[in-house]
Formats: sequence, C-alpha cells, structure tokens
Amino acid sequence: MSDAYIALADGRVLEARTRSPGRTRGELVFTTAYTGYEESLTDPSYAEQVLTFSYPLIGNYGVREERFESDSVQPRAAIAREMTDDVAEWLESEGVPAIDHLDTREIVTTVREEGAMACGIAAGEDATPEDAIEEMEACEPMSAHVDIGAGVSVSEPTVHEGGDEATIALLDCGAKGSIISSLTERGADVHVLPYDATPEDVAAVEPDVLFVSNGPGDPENFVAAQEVVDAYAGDLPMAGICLGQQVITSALGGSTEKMSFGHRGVNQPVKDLRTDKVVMTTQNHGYTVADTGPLEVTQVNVNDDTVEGLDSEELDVITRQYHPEANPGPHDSLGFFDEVLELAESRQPVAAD
Ligand SMILES: NC(=O)CC[C@H](N)C(=O)O
Repeated sequence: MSDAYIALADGRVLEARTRSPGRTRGELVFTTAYTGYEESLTDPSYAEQVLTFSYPLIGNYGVREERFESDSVQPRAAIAREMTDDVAEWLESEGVPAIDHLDTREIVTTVREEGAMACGIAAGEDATPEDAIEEMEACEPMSAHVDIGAGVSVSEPTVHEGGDEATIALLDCGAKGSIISSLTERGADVHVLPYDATPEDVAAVEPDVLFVSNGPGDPENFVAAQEVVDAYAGDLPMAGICLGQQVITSALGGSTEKMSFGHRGVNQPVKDLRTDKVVMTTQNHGYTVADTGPLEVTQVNVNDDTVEGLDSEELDVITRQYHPEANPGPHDSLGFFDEVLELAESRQPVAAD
C-alpha cells in the first residue's frame, strides 16, 4: 500500500511506503555506496539534502552509534528500495522522514540526467501527493541556505587531545568525526572552532596547521572561513577536505562551481599526477573547484577530470576534494593525514594579520 509520495522538480510524483512519517523537502541526491549507511546518514555534508541510496537494501548490519560521524541524522529524509526496521526505527526516533518500496533506479537515472533537483516528501497515514508537491515547491536551492554552517558546527571551541605532535585549529564547517579522530590518532591536539571563528580565535589556539573541514551547501556561503584563510595565507600551513578544499581555493583567489549531480559513493577513482598512481576514494560533494587560483593540481578524478587534490609548496597548502578519512570507504588515501602532520613540523604559530 502506498502511503508516501515524493514530488520531483521535473513534475513527477512517485508513490512509496512510509518507513518514518513526516513532511519535508530538500535537494535530491544519490549515493552509490553499498556500505556505510550509518556514516552517510550522520555526515553533516548532507544537511538540507534528501539522500537516495542506489544500493537496494539498506540496514542489513544494524545501527551502531560507534559508526556515527556526528550526533544526529543529517539529511532531511532518506530513500531506499528496501530499508530494514532497524534503520527505519532509528530515523523515526530522530524525526527524519524515510520512504522505501519505490523504484530508486528511476530516481538515480533522473538525477543523473537532469541533475540534483528540488524534491518534496509527504509520508504517513494522511499524506497526499499534493502535500509532497507543496513541499517541493517550497524547496530552495542549496545556495540559498546562506547560514547552513550554523546548524552543523560546534557553537563553542572544543579540544580533542591527541598528543604533542602538532596543534591543529580545525574550522568546523560540519566536520565528520573521523576527520578529527584521524588527526588525534596521529598524535595531534585538535582545537575544533566554530565555522564563523575569527582570525583572532585561531591565533588564540597557537596552531601549527589550519584545517578547514568538510561541510554542507555552497562553499561561497562560508564567508568567515574564507576570511580566516585569507588572513593566514602564507603564514600558516593549511589543509582541507572537501568543502575545506573549496573554501581554501576560493579564499586564495580561485573559484568553485556547482556540478550537475556531484560525486557520492565509495569507488571514485583518483589519479595522482605526480606518481601516476590511481586510488579508490570515498566522495560526497556537489560543488567542485573551477579555477584553482595559485594552487597546483596534484590529483584528478579519472572519470571526469575534476580537481581532486591541490597543493602549494610556497603557501604550505594541501587539500583533497574526496574523503581520505574513508568512513565508509576504501582506506587507500589515509596517508593524507600523515602529510598534514608533516606540514606541522618546524612551523611556529603566528599572529593574525
Ligand atoms: N563533503 C563536503 O564537504 C561537501 C562540500 C560541498 N558542500 C559540496 O557539496 O560540494
């Protein structure tokens, strides 16, 4: 029995089964990851999006908090061909609508051909197709969420102790927990700062490295983070992952652009141009670097040639578009965090300009 509806911006309304009731809207995206549903559903980079799993069965190994990347479910809703009770109950307890028993291939091929699009969901006993359409029509584009960082960042500085190998100031634009633990496991103290921290807040930490995290939405809306990068360019080594790469590039004079449907999955091939080696990577992004500014491209996506890694020896910057922390995903690129620790060596903290 259909008691749920999803309205797509192209005019279609699909019927489905309610797994967690409610009405919501967001940018419709898909991930091709066949594992790691707990990590994806708690990845803050999915804020304001509706996540479709292309893999047909979601939830077959339960739900365990140890695998969460943040302390709440982040997408506005979840869609699967078949979702287990464990996942459905978890999403319902978090108040996040979920639907299954629909043709997720149709959603994936639609998004692949027409691009990420607005959608509306109405699920539960009294839900109607009109409710879903109303939600979809009220859905704003990602770029309209100008303060999206506020909902996913810490509100006060927080310290994660790892040791005296390095002191890292991490601008939390919606950081995945395993990015922080990948740094503490290597002996770094990580000072997690709010997404709107000032250059003075960063100076107070006396960091060896400034790290800009992943995060949701349009990187051009992370104005404060760009100002911090601008203030320390050339004075403090910098690293970034995903939104972090985008924010650093824009702040240094480059630019970003929205992709059609982005990269979301755990088997994106990335080639290192210095070694000619290809590794498999985990990805979750809808924007990409368009103009690299002063940074040199070190890695590219084998499928579509988009920028995957940037570097500047002069400015002491290394960034990745993909997710080296690999939760979920292949561990091929964990070495990125060793490179971040190397950046910290022999650096002395400096004051803000
Ligand atoms: N995982 C991320 O940091 C995503 C970055 C950005 N929000 C994008 O979609 O491109």
